[in-house]
Amino acid sequence: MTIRAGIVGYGNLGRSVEKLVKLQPDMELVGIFSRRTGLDTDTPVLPAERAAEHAGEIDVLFLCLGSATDIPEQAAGYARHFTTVDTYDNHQLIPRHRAEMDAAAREGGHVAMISTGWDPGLFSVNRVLGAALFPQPQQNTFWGKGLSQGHSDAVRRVPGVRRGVQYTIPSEEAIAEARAGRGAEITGASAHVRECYVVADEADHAAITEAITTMPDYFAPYETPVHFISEEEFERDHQGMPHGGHVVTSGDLGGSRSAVEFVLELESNPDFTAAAQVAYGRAAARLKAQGETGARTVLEVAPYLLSPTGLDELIRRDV
Ligand SMILES: NC(=O)C1=CN([C@@H]2O[C@H](COP(=O)(O)OP(=O)(O)OC[C@H]3O[C@@H](n4cnc5c(N)ncnc54)[C@H](OP(=O)(O)O)[C@@H]3O)[C@@H](O)[C@H]2O)C=CC1
Ligand SMILES: N[C@@H](CCCC(=O)C(=O)O)C(=O)O
Repeated sequence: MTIRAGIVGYGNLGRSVEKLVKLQPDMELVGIFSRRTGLDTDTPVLPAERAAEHAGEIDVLFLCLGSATDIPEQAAGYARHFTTVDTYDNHQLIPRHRAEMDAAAREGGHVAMISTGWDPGLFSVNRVLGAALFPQPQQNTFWGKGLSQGHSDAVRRVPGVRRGVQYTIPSEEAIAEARAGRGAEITGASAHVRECYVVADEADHAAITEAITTMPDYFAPYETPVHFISEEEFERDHQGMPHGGHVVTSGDLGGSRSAVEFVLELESNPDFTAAAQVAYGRAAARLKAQGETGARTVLEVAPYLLSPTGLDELIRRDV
């Protein structure tokens, strides 16, 4: 089956999904829905407000919108008309997002694959897998050093911010402690700094700093230095988007100690996030074709559904 794909939102993630859908053996890209016109792409661009008119032409719709405000405002609307796959990354609010997407997808008879990508996404799977192996697991997650697209999107949504990025910087000491099984006291906020670079008018600097550093879910209670820089400095120094991280799990197994670590080193955060989103898009289209409906997290999807290779070949080759 050829999966007919659509994209909503043409930012960093949307551009990477476009590139990767075109490299899949079993997908074709129908179009990109955007709130803007005049995008620099050869793919047909269609107005986002008229997306529902194209519901019959698309098997899976990749929601490449920002998590800070776009997804909470718009995702359920798309799930009523399409099988969707998103990368929603506000961890605290994922249960609420799941409930809203489940209701919308069931109303329309579709599947909504939620919170794919790498964290949430592949890291979530590895946290559950790692912890399930130990009676008393010790587990820590570290990000970076790298550019968090979700936190950068949240910074850009603050009034007055013209351009903005956020780098997540982990404590190497904390990573070493976690690897040694001494991570019990380490929290996300104690083990990371969130460094922001912003372009804005000077008159807005104080209000922007206050809005960023007190933002729930994204920044409070992290140490969050906010640096104001010129447009030229931003262009010169903040164009790359590398990232990565570790999920470290260890514990005692009745007298012996074992450790499991899942590591990502990403030259491009959006390319890798798109790779995970596209693979889960394949799974979403297959589940929908099997007659399933409702929201699914990455924990609920069998790995073979992500692969373009058939199950018999995967069992012969990889099991
Ligand atoms: N789960 C995970 O592991 C990960 C999740 N993510 C998620 O991906 C989300 C999207 O990130 P990212 O693509 O970097 O965000 P962007 O800011 O690049 O894009 C977000 C939206 O903003 C609009 N937009 C993009 N560029 C412009 C522009 N120049 N002017 C006006 N509007 C613009 C686009 O919508 P439109 O075309 O309609 O204007 C786009 O969909 C993040 O919020 C994050 O939550 C990212 C990485 C990892
Ligand atoms: N959701 C993140 C990916 C995980 C990294 C992270 O959460 C962080 O850097 O804080 C992103 O948007 O880039």
